[in-house]
Amino acid sequence: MTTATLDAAPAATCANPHWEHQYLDLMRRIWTQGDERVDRTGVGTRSLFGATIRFDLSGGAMPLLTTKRVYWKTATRELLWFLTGDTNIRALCAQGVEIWTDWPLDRYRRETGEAIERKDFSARIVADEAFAREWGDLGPVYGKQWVDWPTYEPAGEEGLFRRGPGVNQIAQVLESLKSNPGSRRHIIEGWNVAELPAMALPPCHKTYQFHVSDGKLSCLLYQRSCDLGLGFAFNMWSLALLTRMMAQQCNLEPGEAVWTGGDVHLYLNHGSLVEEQLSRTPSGEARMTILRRPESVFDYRIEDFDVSGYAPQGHIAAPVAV
Ligand SMILES: Nc1nc(=O)c2c([nH]1)NC[C@@H]1CN(c3ccc(C(=O)N[C@@H](CCC(=O)O)C(=O)O)cc3)CN21
Ligand SMILES: O=c1ccn([C@H]2C[C@H](O)[C@@H](COP(=O)(O)O)O2)c(=O)[nH]1
Repeated sequence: MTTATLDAAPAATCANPHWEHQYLDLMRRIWTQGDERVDRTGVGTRSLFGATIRFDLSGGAMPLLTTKRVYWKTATRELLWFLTGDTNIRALCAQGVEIWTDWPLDRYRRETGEAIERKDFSARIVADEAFAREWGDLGPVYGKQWVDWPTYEPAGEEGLFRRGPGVNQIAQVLESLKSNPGSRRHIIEGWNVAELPAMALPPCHKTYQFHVSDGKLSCLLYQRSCDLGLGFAFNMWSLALLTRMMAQQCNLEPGEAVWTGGDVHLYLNHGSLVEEQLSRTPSGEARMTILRRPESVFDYRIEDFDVSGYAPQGHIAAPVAV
């Protein structure tokens, strides 16, 4: 192959397309060519297997969709909640974040037969600690696995075990990024096989791998299952946010956020969102400044993040499949 061939830009790409075209192209491809199937929720999806979206984080840029308004503070509160290790929705509901409420609510309705409204359920979770303990926990989901992955050690007699100290994967990866940046083992894993049955939902954004090159920190997320109409916007934001926080904590510049999806799908009841979003043109670029450098990765607060230049088109509501 000649140098000229290697240097040639791929056909049909303009010099510097907006990153969001990767998302819109994927959305169009799934909606027009995806395999239509019945899914766990009964809603039905069109689905495609295997996709990648890349985003350059340099200069403070953040992957916030502009073809609909994305509530990045909600997604940020969720990420900060994961980092506390909490798995009870109470702290989220207390901040007005209801993105996880439907799963405990569904269990409550099934087990009690009570036709309680979501807002009343959420209010009770906040007001009543004992109620929250009984009904608000999602099981050992992301937060638990990230900062307190359970271990067991032999206890005396053969066959008996006791709990060992939990593994804080976030702290361990930060340590390995600092002490051994070239490692290929900077991984945060949510897929704890033994504990899957106890989780309200098995993790979707299950594996984060970090990579240091040329003083920059990149992160690749493998998401086994992606609701492209709703979840993706949050998952892509949180991937970038976590990368920025980790980079700040180990004095590296942010590199790239690489998102990979396994089963990437659109729910059949998201047709009007898909049509509306595909009719819009991406514009502008959100940037984020982290206003302070907290002592540790576990000390960030919502006020630490300032987003500028975000002028999205209107929010598009869509139902969530439970
Ligand atoms: N079907 C499905 N899609 C998901 O994206 C998803 C799940 N289930 N289950 C677990 C979590 C919960 N997540 C959710 C749930 C709801 C929204 C949602 O309703 N988003 C709206 C409003 C956000 C807000 O209230 O601030 C949106 O327009 O983005 C987003 C992510 C992501 N996950
Ligand atoms: O962060 C998340 C969490 C969940 N999702 C979506 C992906 C699927 O539509 C459902 C999960 O259902 P499974 O049957 O367990 O795959 O939630 C997401 O996109 N992002």
